[in-house]
Amino acid sequence: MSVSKASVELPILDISQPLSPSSLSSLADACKKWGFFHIKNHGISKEIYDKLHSFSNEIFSLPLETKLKIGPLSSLNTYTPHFIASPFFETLRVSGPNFLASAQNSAEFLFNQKSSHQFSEILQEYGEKMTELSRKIIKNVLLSFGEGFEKKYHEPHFKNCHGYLRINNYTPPETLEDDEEAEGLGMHTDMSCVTIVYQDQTGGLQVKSSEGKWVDINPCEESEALVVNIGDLLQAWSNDRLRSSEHRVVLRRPAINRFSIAFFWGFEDEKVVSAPKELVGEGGKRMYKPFVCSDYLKFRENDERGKFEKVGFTVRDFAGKIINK
Ligand SMILES: O=C(O)CCC(=O)C(=O)O
Ligand SMILES: [Fe+2]
Repeated sequence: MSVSKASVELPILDISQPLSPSSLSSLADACKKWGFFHIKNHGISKEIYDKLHSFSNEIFSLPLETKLKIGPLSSLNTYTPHFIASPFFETLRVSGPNFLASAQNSAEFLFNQKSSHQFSEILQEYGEKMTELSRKIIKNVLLSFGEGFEKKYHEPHFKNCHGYLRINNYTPPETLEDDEEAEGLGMHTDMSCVTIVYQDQTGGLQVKSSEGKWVDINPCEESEALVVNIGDLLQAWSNDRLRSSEHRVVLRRPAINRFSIAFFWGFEDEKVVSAPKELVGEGGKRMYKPFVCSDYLKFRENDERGKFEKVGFTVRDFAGKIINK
């Protein structure tokens, strides 16, 4: 694959404060056009990311046989090795709402007791903060549709949302030429309502524009901003007012490991996803048949490949009324 470099300017929203009307309108524009934006002043310190990064290095450099103790063939199934999502990608899953217990279950196989405890505590704190941030984000997204709208729909529709996170390690092939890229994670949309991503300074996250071009989402160094993107569940719930964009990760020279953490926050399994009437509009068209959240998640699950999600299928393939593929 040869390198094509263009990058997108996304708004960076200060999530520590109520958003001004002009910030809400740039949020709405970004969600419609890209389905991506940045948040700053999110309350997670550089030290936390440094610690998580060093735990990640420690975990992923363990012998494969150790990692496979929590791999797809074990009952825990929190580790996904290389060659499932891509040859260059491996990941560890930590599930909420009890992030401490979930991290601890994996950590017991990976670390000595002391590190194991520290790892789980940091993930507990991180998972809780991400959950809180997701709530703030959805609140602002709903506010961008109008204050009355937020009041009416925030509590009843989003109160049972929950999240999980994935610590990702990308190992590029050493044979990469200067003008070459490898696909670290193939094109996909997220199944969440919102996803919050920390990417290290390596870069490589790309979003597909509505014209079908891949553009880079560069890490913002100075403000340590996090990337937020809209997932399929929110695209369907919003009747396509919000875009769940296709994105991927590419790896370039220098061939160094890339570290990221993605937090996925979405509806409870039994939730029926159906757009509120205000978003369909009078005489407007419903873009999706109402569906049960877990049915969509099952549709995306790939049994043959270690139950990692299928890449390349979206909520339009599942419940869309318009055939566009
Ligand atoms: O690693 C990244 O920057 C993004 C990962 C991602 O898109 C995902 O895990 O769904
Ligand atoms: Fe993603």
